[in-house]
Amino acid sequence: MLHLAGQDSRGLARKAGISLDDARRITGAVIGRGGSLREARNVRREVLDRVAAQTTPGELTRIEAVDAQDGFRKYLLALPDGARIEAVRIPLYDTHHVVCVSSQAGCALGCTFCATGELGLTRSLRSWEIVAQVLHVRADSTRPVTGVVFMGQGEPFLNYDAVLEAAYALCDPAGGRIDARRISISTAGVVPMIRRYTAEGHKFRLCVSLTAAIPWKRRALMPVEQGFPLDELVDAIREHAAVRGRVTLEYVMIAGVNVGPEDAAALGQLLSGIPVRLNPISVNDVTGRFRPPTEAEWNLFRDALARELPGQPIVRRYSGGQDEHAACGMLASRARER
Ligand SMILES: C[S@@+](CC[C@H](N)C(=O)[O-])C[C@H]1O[C@@H](n2cnc3c(N)ncnc32)[C@H](O)[C@@H]1O
Ligand code: SF4
Repeated sequence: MLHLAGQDSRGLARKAGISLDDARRITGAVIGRGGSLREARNVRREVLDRVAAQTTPGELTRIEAVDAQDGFRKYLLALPDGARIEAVRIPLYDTHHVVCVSSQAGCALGCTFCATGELGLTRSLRSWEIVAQVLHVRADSTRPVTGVVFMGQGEPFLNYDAVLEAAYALCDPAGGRIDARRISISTAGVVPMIRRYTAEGHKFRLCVSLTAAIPWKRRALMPVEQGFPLDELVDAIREHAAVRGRVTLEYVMIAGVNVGPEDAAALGQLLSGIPVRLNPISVNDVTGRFRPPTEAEWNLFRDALARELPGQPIVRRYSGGQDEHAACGMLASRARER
C-alpha cells in the first residue's frame, strides 16, 4: 500500500497510476501544506477515490518535545508499530530551522561513541516516516524549515531506497520545497552505497563520517571499518568528489584518541589531492568513556590540520542541545527522566 507522504509527485503518479498534474496537486496538499488527500484542489473525485483505495493511513505520535537551552528542540516520536525515534529542530540564524531526521529506529553499526549504536537496530523507517518527521516539526514552528540533515538515528545508506524517496519528496517543488543542496545525507561509510549514490547522480549533499584516518583506530571506534576499510572508503570519496565536488567529512574529536599530530598527518596523507571540507565536532560524551578536547587541545589539532590539509576548509561544527540529549550521537529514544 501507498502512503501519500512517502514519495515525490512523479513517484506518486507512477505508483497510483494518475497524471503528474494530479499527483502534484495531491502532493501539494499532503506534503506541501501538511493536509489530507481530500484537501487536494482541482482533482476529480473519481481520481481521489482511486488514490484513497490504494492508500494506507499512518502518522507519527509525539511522545514528548523538550527544549535545550541553546534553542534546539528534540522530539521523541512513536511510529505506528510503537517503535520510537527522534527528530531534532535546529535553529539557523534566528530565522530558519533545519530538521535532523532519523532514517532507522536504532542502528546496527555500533560506533562506540554513539548512543544510537548502543541501541542496536529495531528497524528501518519507511520513506513517509522520514518525511513525516519534517512535517511534524514544520507544523510546530513559526520559522520556515529550509534544510534537512539525515543525522539522527540510523545509517541512511542501510535504508537507501527509503532515504532517497524521502529526500526527493522533501525537495519536490510541490512537496517539501527544500533546496536539494540543503539536504545532507550522512553515512558512516557504506562503500557500495556511496558508489551507487555517486553513479546515480543525486544532488543532495553527501557527508561521510570519517572520525579517524588510522585504520586500527577507526576499527576500534567504528566497527563498519571492518567491512569497508579506509582505503576503499577514500577511493569512493575520491570518485564522488571528482563528479560532484568537495565532499564533507565529519570527524568526531575524542581527546587522547584521535586528535594528536599523528592523526592530523594521517588525514593529510589519506586525503591528499581530494577536495574535502572537514567538519571536526567535539564528542558528546554519552558513555562516560570519552572526553571532548579542551580548547588548548583543539587549537593544537586545528593548527596541525591546517598544515596537513593546506587549502581545504576546516569548519568546526557545533553540536547543540547537549543538556537535553538532542546533540549528535545522543539520540537514544528515551523519554526524559523526571
Ligand atoms: C548519529 S550519525 C547518523 C548518520 C550516520 N549513521 C553517520 O554515522 O554518519 C550523525 C553524525 O553524528 C556523529 N556522532 C555520533 N556520535 C557522536 C557523539 N557522541 N558526539 C558527536 N558526534 C557524534 C557521527 O559521527 C555522524 O557524523
Ligand atoms: S554514528 Fe551513525 S553509524 Fe555509528 S552507531 Fe551512530 S547512527 Fe549508527
